[in-house]
Amino acid sequence: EQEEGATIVAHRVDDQMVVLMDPMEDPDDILRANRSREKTYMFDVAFDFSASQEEVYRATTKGLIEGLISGYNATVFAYGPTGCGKTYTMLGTDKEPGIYVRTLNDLFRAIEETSDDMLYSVSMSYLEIYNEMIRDLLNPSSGFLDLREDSKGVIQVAGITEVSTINAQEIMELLMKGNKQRTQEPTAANQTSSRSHAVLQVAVKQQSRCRDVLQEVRFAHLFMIDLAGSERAAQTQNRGQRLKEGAHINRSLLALGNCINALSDKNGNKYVNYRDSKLTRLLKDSLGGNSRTVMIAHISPASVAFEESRNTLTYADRAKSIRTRVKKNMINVSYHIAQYTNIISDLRCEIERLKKKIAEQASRQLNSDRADIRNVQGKVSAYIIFLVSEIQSAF
Ligand SMILES: Nc1ncnc2c1ncn2[C@@H]1O[C@H](COP(=O)(O)OP(=O)(O)OP(=O)(O)O)[C@@H](O)[C@H]1O
Repeated sequence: EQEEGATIVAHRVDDQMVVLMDPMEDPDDILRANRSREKTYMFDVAFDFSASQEEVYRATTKGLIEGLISGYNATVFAYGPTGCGKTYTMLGTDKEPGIYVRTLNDLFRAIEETSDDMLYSVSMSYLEIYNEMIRDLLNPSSGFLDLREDSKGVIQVAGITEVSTINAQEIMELLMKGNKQRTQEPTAANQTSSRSHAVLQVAVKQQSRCRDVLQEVRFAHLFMIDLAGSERAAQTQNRGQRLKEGAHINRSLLALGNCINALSDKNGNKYVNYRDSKLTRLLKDSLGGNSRTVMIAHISPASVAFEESRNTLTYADRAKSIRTRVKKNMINVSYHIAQYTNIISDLRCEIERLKKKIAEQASRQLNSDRADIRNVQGKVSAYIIFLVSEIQSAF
């Protein structure tokens, strides 16, 4: 978290810039005379149009990398209406790369710096959620994928391509290739509008190079998400397919908004329905669980975007109060040994129980066989007596 607070003021005046970075900025502006609709928001940090990609990356994401290689999950997601710069912030351009590239470069640099002592494995997957269906952007021909929950309640994407590499260049090529597969169409508000939510997941496993049986294995994942535009269909003059998409995109974003509302409820009484959409199921841990999470809200300062900007700022304001509980994800080998020792001891007990059961059954069978023999013996004796008496009566 930034120590310094940043303030954003949104007020409505037709065809003007209606967002100010600081309430003290331009206090004598007569256009601000009517302040009835003015609202002030406070965030950890705020950027105006002059901010560089590096500045945004440093203030939002760079600080998560150290935690990531020590076993702490992290999430960064870009939220806001169409055309406000989400893809620019996350992916960027060749000349001005965004958070994806900068994070991966710094992650691999951090790995290289500690690789004499530590052994790492890094894997990456890249997917999109489009119309509530999941597509593997690294292997689009694999069709739609399902979400599954493992025995520990962790959500997995069944059959997703996971690429293992610590070569930043290789990952970037994959990312660019994957991005070309992303569902993108022009809307009235953005010529190259991303119509899907794109999720880049990087999983990092770290362990010491020394072969100590008590060594720890740390693992963590980083989600970097470029959401589809949170705009209302009417505002972008969407029709037909775009309108249908809007409903699906908004289903995920509505569910995200509902989760943010429930998680930020001061009394903590609201039920958090993660199951309402693919996006919220996937982001369950990032929103209310074990993750350090950064939300980057994007807004337009133009008066025409007043409502959307205000909605975005309201969500960001609520999201700010959500508290997650981060814990280091680690296991050590002695823990595994203890687990297997317990399993072996349970199996030994089971073998003893079965042996006893077999012995009991054998003894029961023996007694029943003896009774049968006695029974047959009785019948044979009775028959002999009968025969003897028959023979005697014949003579
Ligand atoms: N800070 C910036 N500096 C320069 N250009 C920018 C900046 N932010 C956005 N742009 C440009 O504005 C246009 C729209 O931005 P972008 O595609 O990132 O919006 P978006 O929020 O991802 O929209 P959508 O939800 O429709 O995908 C792009 O051409 C992008 O390059």
